[in-house]
Amino acid sequence: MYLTKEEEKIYDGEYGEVLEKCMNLLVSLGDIYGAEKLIPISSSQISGVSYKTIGDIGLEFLRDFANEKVEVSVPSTLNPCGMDVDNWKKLGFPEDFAKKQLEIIDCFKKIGAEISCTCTPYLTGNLPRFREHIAWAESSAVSFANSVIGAKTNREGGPAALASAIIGKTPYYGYHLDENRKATHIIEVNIENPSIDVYGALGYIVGKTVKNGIPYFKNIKNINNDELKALGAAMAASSGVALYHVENITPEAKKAIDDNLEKITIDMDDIKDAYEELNTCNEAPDLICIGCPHCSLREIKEIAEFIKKNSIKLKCDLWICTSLHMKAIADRMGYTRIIEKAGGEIVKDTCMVVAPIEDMGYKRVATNSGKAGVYLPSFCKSEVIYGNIKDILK
Ligand SMILES: C/C(=C\C(=O)O)CCOP(=O)(O)O
Ligand code: SF4
Repeated sequence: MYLTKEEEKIYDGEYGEVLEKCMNLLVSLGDIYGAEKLIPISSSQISGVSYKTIGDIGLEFLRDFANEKVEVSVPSTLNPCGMDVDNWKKLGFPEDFAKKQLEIIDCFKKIGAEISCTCTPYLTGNLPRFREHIAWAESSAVSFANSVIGAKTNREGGPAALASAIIGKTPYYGYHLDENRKATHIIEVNIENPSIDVYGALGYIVGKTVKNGIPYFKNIKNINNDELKALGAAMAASSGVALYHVENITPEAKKAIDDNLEKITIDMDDIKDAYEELNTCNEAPDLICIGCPHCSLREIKEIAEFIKKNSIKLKCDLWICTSLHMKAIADRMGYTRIIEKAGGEIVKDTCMVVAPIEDMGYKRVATNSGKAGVYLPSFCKSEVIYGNIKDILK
């Protein structure tokens, strides 16, 4: 791979061990994937923040970075961690987990990453522009950035996103190249009354069908950003899909399509099959968990209004996972009060999948997220009740 003189100096360790390690990682990735060079990025989104996923080895690695006083060189935001950074005690997160989790957050703060802790950074200030090169890690955020915004990122791992945040560059391969952004399959969609959970089920099936391909959806109309985020997240969970196009909706759709692509039709029978696969349990949930990816303000508003209109009193715990930013507005709008009065909580900073929910006694989780439906059984050993938020809350 071609390196500039400055990049070579970093690679040779002239600017210290941490930068050398980061450059080595990016060059190795570039060599594996045949990148000709490194390119500058405008932002990074760093995953691997939960103590549940990175453990003591990850914490030790981050301590080294923080002690070396290196800093990120581009705007860099953090993925969710395993708990609400401020409100963990009240929510019942274990003390020993919290201690380690707070130290991880502190390490990231020391290296200058914005400790926003959300998988929807595009709703909270880390908003790339069309065609900008970025290095993002969380798979739903990657999918949204590539597909809905038209920015360009590979599906980075946590260490590569961190290395890119520090160096400010990423290897030029994969989805950074226009020729790799063309559709591989046409998906003709015939579905009725689509909602977040229907799009989650659609994403789940399409992911399983196209695997690492790039689906081009036809016949999807009036889809909103929350539904696009649910669709992309579920596809990224059931497969390696990091980019999709929707006819007349996403910015690169027009240029992404060629003749002779394989055509697949998805109708309501396929969606019903997906619900059956995602549902692993007939019993009542002990936790309702919404916000995978993190809820937008509109999603929180809809839940609060539904709870109020139907005078709902919850029979089990409810976590609505979101960012600090959305929670602050929800507080001001009075949504938080309505949700808390019904017995629920708005939980900031937290990824339900990498939270220690199994250690907190939760066994059966109800969700409207296709992505959570895929991950909860393996990450948290949960049984899953998959469905529409209104049916789940009633
Ligand atoms: C499965 C997760 C993210 C993804 O799909 O990219 C959960 C969060 O992962 P971390 O590596 O702990 O950020
Ligand atoms: S909440 Fe869901 S979308 Fe967000 S980081 Fe966790 S698994 Fe990914």
